[in-house]
This record gives sequence, structure tokens and C-alpha cells, in this order.
Amino acid sequence: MQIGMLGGTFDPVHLGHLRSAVEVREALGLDRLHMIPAPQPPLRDTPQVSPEQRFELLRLGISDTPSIVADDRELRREGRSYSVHTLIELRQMYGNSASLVMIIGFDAFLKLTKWHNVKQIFSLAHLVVIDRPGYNVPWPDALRELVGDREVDSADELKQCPNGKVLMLALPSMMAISATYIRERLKEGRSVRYLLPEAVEDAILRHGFYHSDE
Ligand SMILES: Nc1ncnc2c1ncn2[C@@H]1O[C@H](COP(=O)(O)OP(=O)(O)OP(=O)(O)O)[C@@H](O)[C@H]1O
Ligand SMILES: O=C(O)c1ccc[n+]([C@@H]2O[C@H](COP(=O)([O-])O)[C@@H](O)[C@H]2O)c1
Repeated sequence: MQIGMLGGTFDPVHLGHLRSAVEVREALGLDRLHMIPAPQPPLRDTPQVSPEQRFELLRLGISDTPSIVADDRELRREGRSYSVHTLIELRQMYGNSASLVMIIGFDAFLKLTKWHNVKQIFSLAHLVVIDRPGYNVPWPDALRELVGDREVDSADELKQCPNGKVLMLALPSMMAISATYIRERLKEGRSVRYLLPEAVEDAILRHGFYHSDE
């Protein structure tokens, strides 16, 4: 069995996240992909839109996409949303023989050396890094050292052991969409149509999320 985890602030979830989730699940042949909102993302300010509201937007966005689930497990934990704790829970849930894959975009990968107990992450899961437009930069030395000889060339190699490998993955449809761009446009009262699922856009406009108070 092969299980994926795609964590995020999802403030809000957008088509860059969702299309990546569909393509990465297909590319790796994942049996299930958990999309997990972080209530208190460790390396940034806690968003104004609450964890429950961001989870609800994610749930609306995923709708009934096969094998992709909105997972609220981090909402049930106190404190900073450290991925290592989430991976421990998923490992307990799926057992030691499942191949567990943590998926992050290249922008998040560039900060990986700052993550909590990052070496333990490799004892729990593989890491798959997906390309993100605008982030074609060289790896810092500390990151190269952390990855060491864990890098593999193909998705098949992730199936041969439960954890510890790193795969850099270019997906066919990279999207230059970010939540920052969406928040900025909403603040300016501009259209966000086709950047996120219609149901998510409708809910954001109905609740008045991200609009300017001035
Ligand atoms: N357009 C995209 N293509 C590929 N990966 C993405 C894309 N947008 C976000 N990701 C990845 O999804 C994960 C969660 O992203 P996050 O919720 O922080 O969204 P974001 O758009 O980067 O948000 P923000 O603009 O607020 O920083 C991260 O690993 C990030 O790298
Ligand atoms: O565990 C950590 O130390 C850690 C540090 C930074 C980010 N993360 C996780 O990485 C995911 C993407 O984070 P972000 O800030 O890019 O939205 C999200 O699930 C975070 O909880 C985790």
C-alpha cells in the first residue's frame, strides 16, 4: 500500500494544490492521498481565516475526487502543526510496511532544513518534491547535505521500501497560482474566477473572507 500526505496552510486551497494532488497521486500510483490543513503552520504567521474554515474550503474544493481525502487530524492537535507528528499518526494508522510519502512544493523544500526534527521525517516517510513555477533555483548546501544519497530517479523506487527516499517530480501541468495572489486579489475586490474551484470561490465571497476592511 502507498499513502501520500500533502499538508498546507491552504489559505485558501486553489487549483495549483488540487491539480498537483491529482497528478502526483496518478504519477506515484498512491492508494490514498491525505490533504491536511495546518492550523498553525510552523514557519509563518497563523492565518486569520480559522483552521475550521480553511478545512471547510478544502472539503468543498476536493468534493468527490477519487482517493483524495480532506483530513482534519491537525485540527485536533494543540500548538504548532509539525509534520513529523502528523507522519507518526499516519504511520500508526497504516502500519510499518506501507510506503508513506510526504509531498511538498519546491518553495517549501527550500526551507526543509528549518523543519522540526527533519531527520526523523526520513525515518517515517519518503519525500516527493514537486516543481513550482518561479522556483528554479539551486539547492543551498545545507539542503544538499540533508538529502545526501537519498535521491532516487523513479516513482517505482518509492514502492520498494516504506520511507527514506527523495524524488524530485516535474508534473505535466505546473500552475503559477499561489494563495498569496488569491488573497491579494480578493483584498482589492478583483476576480479570482478559475484560480480555485467555483464552490470554494462562492464560499469565500459568501463569508467575506480576505476582503479589505478599509
Ligand atoms: N501552484 C502550486 N503548484 C505546486 N505546488 C504548490 C502550488 N501551490 C502550493 N503548492 C505546495 O502546496 C503546499 C501547500 O501550499 P500552501 O498552502 O502554502 O499554498 P501557497 O499557494 O504556497 O500559499 P501562500 O501563497 O500563502 O504561501 C506547499 O508544499 C506548496 O509548495
Ligand atoms: O514540521 C515543520 O517544522 C514544518 C515547517 C514548515 C512547514 N511545514 C508543513 O508544510 C506544509 C506547507 O507549509 P506552508 O507554510 O508552505 O503552507 C504544511 O503542512 C506545514 O505544516 C512543517
